[in-house]
Amino acid sequence: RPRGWRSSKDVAKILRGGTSLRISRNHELGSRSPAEVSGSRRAPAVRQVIARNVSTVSSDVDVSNHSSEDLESLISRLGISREALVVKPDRVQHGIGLIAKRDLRKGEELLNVPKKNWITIETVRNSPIGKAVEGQRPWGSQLLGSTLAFREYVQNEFERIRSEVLAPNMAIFDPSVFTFEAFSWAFGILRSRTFAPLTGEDLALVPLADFVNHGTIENDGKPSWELRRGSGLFGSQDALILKAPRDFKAGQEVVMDYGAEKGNGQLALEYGFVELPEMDAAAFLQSRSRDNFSLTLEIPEGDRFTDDKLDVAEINGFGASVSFDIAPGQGPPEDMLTYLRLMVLDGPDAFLLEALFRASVWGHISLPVSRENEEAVCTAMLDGCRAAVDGYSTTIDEDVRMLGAGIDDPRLQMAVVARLGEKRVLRELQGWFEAHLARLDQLEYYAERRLRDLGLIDDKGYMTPWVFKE
Ligand SMILES: C[S@@+](CC[C@H](N)C(=O)[O-])C[C@H]1O[C@@H](n2cnc3c(N)ncnc32)[C@H](O)[C@@H]1O
Repeated sequence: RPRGWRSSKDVAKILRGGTSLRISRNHELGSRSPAEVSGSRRAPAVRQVIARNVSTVSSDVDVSNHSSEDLESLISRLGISREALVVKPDRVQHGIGLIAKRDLRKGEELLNVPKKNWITIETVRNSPIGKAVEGQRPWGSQLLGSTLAFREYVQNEFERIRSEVLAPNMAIFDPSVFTFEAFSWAFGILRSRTFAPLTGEDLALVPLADFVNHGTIENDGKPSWELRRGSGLFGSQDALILKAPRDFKAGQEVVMDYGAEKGNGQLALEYGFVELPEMDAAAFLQSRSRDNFSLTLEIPEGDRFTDDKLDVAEINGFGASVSFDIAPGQGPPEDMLTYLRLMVLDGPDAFLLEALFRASVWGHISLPVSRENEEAVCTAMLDGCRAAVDGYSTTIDEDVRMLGAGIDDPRLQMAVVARLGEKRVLRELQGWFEAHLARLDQLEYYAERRLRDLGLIDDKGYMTPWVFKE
């Protein structure tokens, strides 16, 4: 359910984000890319946050019509020697995956797919549809904020493409083939099969490499793929290299972590699955590493300091609204606390918004400003957390029971796993701010810090006696 958060002071508007589900006030995501929207300074304030609906976009790959001959012919068309490959694409539980042909050591090179085999923007430009799509921006690099914004964006993009590209070129784009359904499918496929750094202008689909499925890997968090730049000499060209993120035994499926930082909501949105470790239900309920909540904070409008606050936020690289990803076990990110302090800055503390402090205020408010300010931060967050938790149609316990009993519908299962993760993070965040509220008396605030900086107070908090030198 859409739900706005208001603090008791009516200054903090904390919009419930879930998997960062949000649309702009005027529903004007329109033809602007979500990246432009979320990245723009003073973007239209985010007014509405739409309920999580992780199942509306699926990027499931339809592999029903892939035969092993198809895979063989793909490899030979790529001009890759089958014998030289240490992994081979084959059917696995989640569509197609890469199977180790022999024992593989961590760090070993698995695939080297040279650029000539990628499907890049250049490939499209040089194809028969190149002329028709000239000037179109690539998709895939934008981190789309929400499933509904995602769908709205895809719909708007399709409408734009239909009028700019499809309708004027019906001879190339048969309307019975280039439908909205086909476009949505292609969009989902592109999103789920393209990885940094091959995004944005460098967007590329890399055959074979895009068969690798996701699995959790305990490693240093480094991606298992890298771009190797060719020198251009003697035909040496860029290649995408896939490396084994750990050891694999012959016959095992090689998997890679699509992003240790990605929560289940993001995995669902981008790839159409959530992580359900193959362990018993109790262990799964204990494991919280893919829990995630994306919280959108907004500088309140109509506050007498709105303009100054926006200015401060902007100077420090933030907009009128900012989303913070909250992961379990880490408490609120520091920048989030700073932004919150700025949002609720009021009363005698507002002197920090004077032009004189413009360059230094962010540093000052990165630490507690005053008891009143810190309390307002806590109250706003606690109100917001409670409202958000109350806004779900089920409780944490109910979700846990549902999962324990087993859910047959994979989409429902995905939605329940994602929403349970969100609620657990919210509950933890609530606990953090409750504890913070209880320790307000022990914090050091701006005024004391200033005195210390001026040498007027010592480390134990005593006023330094005047020392007269002879
Ligand atoms: C880069 S492709 C991987 C190859 C894909 N399995 C295929 O058949 O072509 C990413 C897609 O594979 C599927 N996938 C990858 N890892 C998965 C996992 N751990 N659980 C469920 N589906 C997964 C999802 O549909 C995802 O969008």
